[in-house]
Amino acid sequence: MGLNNVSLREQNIVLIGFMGAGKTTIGKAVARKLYRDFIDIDEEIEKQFNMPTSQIFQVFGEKTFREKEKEIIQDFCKNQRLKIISLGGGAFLQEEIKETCLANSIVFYLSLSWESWKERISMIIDNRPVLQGKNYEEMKELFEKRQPIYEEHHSKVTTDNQNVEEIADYIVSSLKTAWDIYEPNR
Ligand SMILES: Nc1ncnc2c1ncn2[C@@H]1O[C@H](COP(=O)(O)OP(=O)(O)O)[C@@H](O)[C@H]1O
Ligand SMILES: O=C(O)C1=C[C@@H](OP(=O)(O)O)[C@@H](O)[C@H](O)C1
Ligand SMILES: [Mg+2]
Repeated sequence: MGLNNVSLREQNIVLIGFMGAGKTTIGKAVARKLYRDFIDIDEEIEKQFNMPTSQIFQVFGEKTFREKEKEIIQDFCKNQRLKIISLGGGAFLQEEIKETCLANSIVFYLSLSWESWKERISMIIDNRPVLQGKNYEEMKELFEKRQPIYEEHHSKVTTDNQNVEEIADYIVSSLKTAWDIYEPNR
């Protein structure tokens, strides 16, 4: 059963965007501000395999990681409500994930310019297997190639030069506005 008949206020909030855009960090802050549970899909995958993502890629390969990613996202999106869910940056490459998330939840795209993103490379490179072995130009190519897949969303937040609190506050206030407009008096 899908959740498309669930009230807007109870729908899960899903964060999408490129690796390092801040989905995990900002998702946690949004969950705290709304008194909701936070789910990080990478963390759920890691719990199931009992190893970090880089090791899952090494031992089982990316295909297995992607299958588990799809299974877990579909399960949360179809069977849970009131959650704040941060996806991994590659999840929306799978059409079925994209469709399920858009149909059952409110999808926020955290967008970050290449100029800002490249400042984060050193912070994220060690545990992002998809970036490993890539030079600067190849990372830029991947960054640009992936931008269009995030363009299907319900709301876009440009995060350049904003701190975590500011971005989370913006998301919360934008949600509250939507809830009040579309579901007043609840
Ligand atoms: N708005 C922000 N300003 C500065 N650093 C940030 C911001 N959002 C996230 N970060 C940092 O960027 C890195 C990647 O964040 P993370 O939440 O893991 O991104 P994602 O889940 O999208 O890969 C972390 O080191 C985090 O502390
Ligand atoms: O973009 C990707 O293909 C990936 C992004 C990662 O998540 P973050 O976007 O949270 O870094 C994680 O799912 C995995 O390393 C693959
Ligand atoms: Mg993350």
